Amino acid sequence: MTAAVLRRPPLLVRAEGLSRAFAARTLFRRAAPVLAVREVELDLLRGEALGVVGESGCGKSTLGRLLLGLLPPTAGQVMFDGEDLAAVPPGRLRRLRRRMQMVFQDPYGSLDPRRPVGAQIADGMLIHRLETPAGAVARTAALLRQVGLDPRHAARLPHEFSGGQRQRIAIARALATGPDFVVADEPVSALDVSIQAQIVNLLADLRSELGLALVFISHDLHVVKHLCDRVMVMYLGRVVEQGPAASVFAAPAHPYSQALLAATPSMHRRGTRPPALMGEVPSPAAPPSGCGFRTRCRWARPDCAAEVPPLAPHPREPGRLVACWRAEEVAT
Ligand SMILES: Nc1ncnc2c1ncn2[C@@H]1O[C@H](COP(=O)(O)OP(=O)(O)OP(=O)(O)O)[C@@H](O)[C@H]1O
Repeated sequence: MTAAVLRRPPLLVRAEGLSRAFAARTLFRRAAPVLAVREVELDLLRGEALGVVGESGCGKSTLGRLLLGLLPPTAGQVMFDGEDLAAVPPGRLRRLRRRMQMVFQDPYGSLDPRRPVGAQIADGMLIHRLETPAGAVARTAALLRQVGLDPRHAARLPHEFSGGQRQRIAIARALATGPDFVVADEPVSALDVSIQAQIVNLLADLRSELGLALVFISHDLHVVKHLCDRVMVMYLGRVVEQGPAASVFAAPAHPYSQALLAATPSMHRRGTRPPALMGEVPSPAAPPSGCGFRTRCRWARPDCAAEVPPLAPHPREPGRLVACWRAEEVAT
């Protein structure tokens, strides 16, 4: 093997101690803030696909928006290609924004219903002065082709397309500025099951063709396993497990990851099914002390309430991280 093959791709996105709280209010008084994302550390390499999984409300979307600089953190920072998103001057931030894009769950909601789709795809190229108007028309046609649509339909309005076609348009729009980092937030969960695989395959193809770094937020563990190199499991705003997707899904180490997999019947090996999740997720405004998962964990002991377990190396597999005081026993 040559040295070039062995070289690790460079780092593109780094999050350090990334946290975000939201002020919460009841009708008449302030309530405790919602701790949506807590002390997340993350490295994303160029061209790498990272899946972010966890139950609804665990902070996946907030993390995605923080990574793109669409939401300011309450603590910690995001470095994009070596630059702190919170510290760069506005002009520089605009230029960096061109390289980071988001694909949302609901393509209909994210497209303007009254404007031709071609014009919406071309917007980013024109705003960032990447193309002349004539160049933008040609590049829009090329992008439509690249996402599997007929470029002659550029003048149509969003409602003239199916849900899957609209998500292809949203992807073309995200690619229009030539990004190297894309956050896809549940991009297939609003689509018919029969269409989902087509969109996932399109994202996989585009990712390898264009060398995109991808953060793929999803409830669907199958899709993450198929598409992502690495997976990060979140619970109540914290990362509880992280590692190569193949090994995490083959043998999840955190009791929460094990329970998530157990809730996806076709993803655990026969005879190895651990019990599914017990009870409700606690409120992110009043998370349990110590390990956030302890109130639902069959391995929990009284001392799990004392301190938050650090995200530490897996007892046996280097390259994997798990945040559990009893990781040694759970992993056996
Ligand atoms: N703008 C906001 N104001 C107040 N609370 C918010 C805001 N955005 C998110 N939250 C809260 O932060 C927590 C994390 O929400 P987030 O949407 O990031 O989770 P999620 O894992 O993406 O959930 P889902 O899968 O349902 O989209 C939730 O408790 C949510 O109610």
